[in-house]
Amino acid sequence: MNELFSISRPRREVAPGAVHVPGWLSLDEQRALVELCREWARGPAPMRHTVLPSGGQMSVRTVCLGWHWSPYRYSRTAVDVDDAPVPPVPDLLVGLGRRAVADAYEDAAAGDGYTPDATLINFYDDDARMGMHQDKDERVAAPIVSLSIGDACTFRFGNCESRGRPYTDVRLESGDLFVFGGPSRFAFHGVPVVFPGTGSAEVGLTRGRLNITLRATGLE
Ligand SMILES: O=C(O)CCC(=O)C(=O)O
Ligand SMILES: [Fe+2]
Repeated sequence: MNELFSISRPRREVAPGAVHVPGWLSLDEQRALVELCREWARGPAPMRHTVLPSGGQMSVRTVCLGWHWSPYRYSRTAVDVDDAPVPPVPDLLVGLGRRAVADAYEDAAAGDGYTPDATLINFYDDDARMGMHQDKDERVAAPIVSLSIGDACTFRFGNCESRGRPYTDVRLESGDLFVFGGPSRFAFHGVPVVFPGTGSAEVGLTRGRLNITLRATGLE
């Protein structure tokens, strides 16, 4: 935990089961994750703009581990990229996910019971956004763990009924953790804006925002 950040930006429950923990990743952890994401982005199954059923493409670029997500299902190979098998979720990320859930909910047992088997790594350049959506292609309701590195963004966290209000806009900065589960697991959420140039080159990213999302799919 980065003490400076935790003093100025306290842990906050944004909605029941939705917790923002500022400055959760150390600088060293952020640097190491940036390096790993660079490797994963190269492929097999390299990072790409996901094409939606409408024919449009997402502005974010994504690479997956464990299970490959394409609209709107999971597969073991990157069916809409090069059909390469998706690398497994490394133990390092499983461990981080467990620690994240334990810290966010201040509940060690909740952390122990968490085994993410899919990771989405999203890269946002200056103009990238993510529209309001639910993460609902999973068969279990285990929490979603989201880590942010690089440029800050507005993370819009809404309700489970619709894309619209009420929602809360949370500024996510480099190193921040956001976990949503329980009554908030199926809340609509999105990233309406990224703030270019707000990240620190110290993490190894000269520009853009990296988001690492861990999920448990319940698939076999
Ligand atoms: O970039 C983020 O913070 C959110 C990513 C997200 O919602 C997703 O990948 O489903
Ligand atoms: Fe999402």
